[in-house]
Amino acid sequence: MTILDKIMETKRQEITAYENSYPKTERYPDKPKLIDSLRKSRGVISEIKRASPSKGAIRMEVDVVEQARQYEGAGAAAISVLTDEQYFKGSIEDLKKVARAVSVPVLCKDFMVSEIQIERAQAAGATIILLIVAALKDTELERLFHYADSLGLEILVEVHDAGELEKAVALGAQLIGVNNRNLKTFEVSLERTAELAEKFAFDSGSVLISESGMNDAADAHKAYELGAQGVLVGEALMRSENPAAWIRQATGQEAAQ
Ligand SMILES: O=C(O)c1ccccc1NCC(=O)[C@H](O)[C@H](O)COP(=O)(O)O
Repeated sequence: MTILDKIMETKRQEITAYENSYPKTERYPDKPKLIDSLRKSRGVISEIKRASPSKGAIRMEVDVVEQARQYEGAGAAAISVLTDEQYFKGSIEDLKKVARAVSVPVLCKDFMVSEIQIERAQAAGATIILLIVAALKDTELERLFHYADSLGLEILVEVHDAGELEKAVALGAQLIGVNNRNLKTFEVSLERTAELAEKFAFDSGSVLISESGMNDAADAHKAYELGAQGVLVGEALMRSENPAAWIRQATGQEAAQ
């Protein structure tokens, strides 16, 4: 059983507890669409990541509001918040705090298996949700994609290979993320972005986002040169003493060190 299988099994058990367990009334600051900003300029989707299955604890005691404000101040295109509790030590509370504090798009980074999770993410202030092609049956992927779309959410569709990319394109996904991390071995390589960028229809209006394994701004620049319009960065920003400078260097606002 892979780590992704284990995570998905946990999610399918967890969601039964969500029914009617979250308030739906809270208002959050309005947020623009990520697709619009990435079509105009390259950007960093900057992640709040306390821990991970591949690395264990990263920064458990982070002040998520302070971290998110640093990201936003440096020009992050969006903020990703890991909300999974068991494997990533995140929470829906983290998402709410961030969504209240910032005016950039906010991604609920979790492993979606049902409509109720999508509603819960939106109720907690997310404007973007993640759907992982490898984690869902085709029918589930289609159903959840169209449901999230009907709620006005943006959807980041994550792929790992050419077959999954075809599925994302067939769905009409505008935000397509290539995960550089092999979720079976945890090996990380920008080669995945390179491979799939060769097959990506850049004139389609969809944007390619390179996810995972960026160690420094130079890696982000490599991903942009391959055709990515966005990069999704977690651990490097969480471990950085100056995440704002990291983002400014990745977006060319500041010279890289
Ligand atoms: O990060 C992990 O170990 C992991 C393991 C299994 C499934 C997903 C995982 N990560 C989720 C992510 O997509 C990353 O947090 C995100 O792309 C940022 O990656 P990084 O910059 O390498 O922290």
